[in-house]
Amino acid sequence: MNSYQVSLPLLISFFYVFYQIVIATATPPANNSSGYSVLQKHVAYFDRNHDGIIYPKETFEGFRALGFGVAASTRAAALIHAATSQKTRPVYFSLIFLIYLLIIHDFRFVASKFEEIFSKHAKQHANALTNDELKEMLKANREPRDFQGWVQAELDWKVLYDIAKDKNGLLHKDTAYGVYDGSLFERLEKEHSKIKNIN
Ligand code: HEM
Ligand SMILES: [Ca+2]
Repeated sequence: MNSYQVSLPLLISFFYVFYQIVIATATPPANNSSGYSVLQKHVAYFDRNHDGIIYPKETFEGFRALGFGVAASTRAAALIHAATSQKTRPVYFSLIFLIYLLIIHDFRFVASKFEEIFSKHAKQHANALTNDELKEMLKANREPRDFQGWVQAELDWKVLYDIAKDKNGLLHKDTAYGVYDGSLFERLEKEHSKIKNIN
C-alpha cells in the first residue's frame, strides 16, 4: 500500500469537517430583526437542530410535526431535497441532498409579486383565493418552457392550499404569507390535528 492511498481519504475527511464547521458557524445576513430573510425563515422551520443545514431527516420530522403521515413525509422529504439541494449547495463538493440555509438568502421573496397574486386573482372574495382562482393564478404565472418551475409551483401551492385553506375552501392572503416566513408552520404544528393523516 503506498501512502497516497491512505492519505487522500484522510485529507478529504479533514477538509470536509473543516468546511462543515465554516458553514455551521457562518452568521446569516441581517435582513430583518431576527437575522433571516423571509424565505430563510420558510426553510428554517425545518432546521430542527438549528445548525444551518437541513438534512432530509429533518424535513421528514418537520412534516411529521405538521401532522403528515409517514408515507407523505417521506415522499415530501425525498422530492424537496432532490429538487432544492442542488440550488443551495455552497460549493461543488458539498454533500448532495443537503439544503443550506445560508444560500437560501439569495432566494428572493418579492412582496409586490405576492400582492399581485391576490389583487389580480382574488375576484370573488377580497384577499382570498378559491381553489379555481388558485389554479388560474398558477396557469397565468407559468414561465414558458420552465417545466420544473410549473411542477414545483403547483406542488407548493397545492400543499399550501390543502393545509391553510379555511372551512369555506378559501386561501387568505395573510394566512398564505405565513408560509413564507414560517409562522404558518409554527401555528400548524401547535394545532397539529388539522392535517393529521394526510398520506
Ligand atoms: C408544507 C410544507 C411546504 C409548503 C406548503 C411550501 C410552500 C411553498 C410555496 C407556496 C413557495 C412559493 C412557490 C412559488 O410561488 O414559486 C415555496 C418556495 C420555496 N420553498 Fe417551500 N414549502 C414547504 C416546504 C419546504 C421545505 C421543507 C423546503 C426546504 C427544506 C422548502 C424550500 C423552498 C424554497 C427554497 C423555495 C423558493 C423556491 C424558489 O424561489 O425557487 N419548502 N414553498
Ligand atoms: Ca439541521
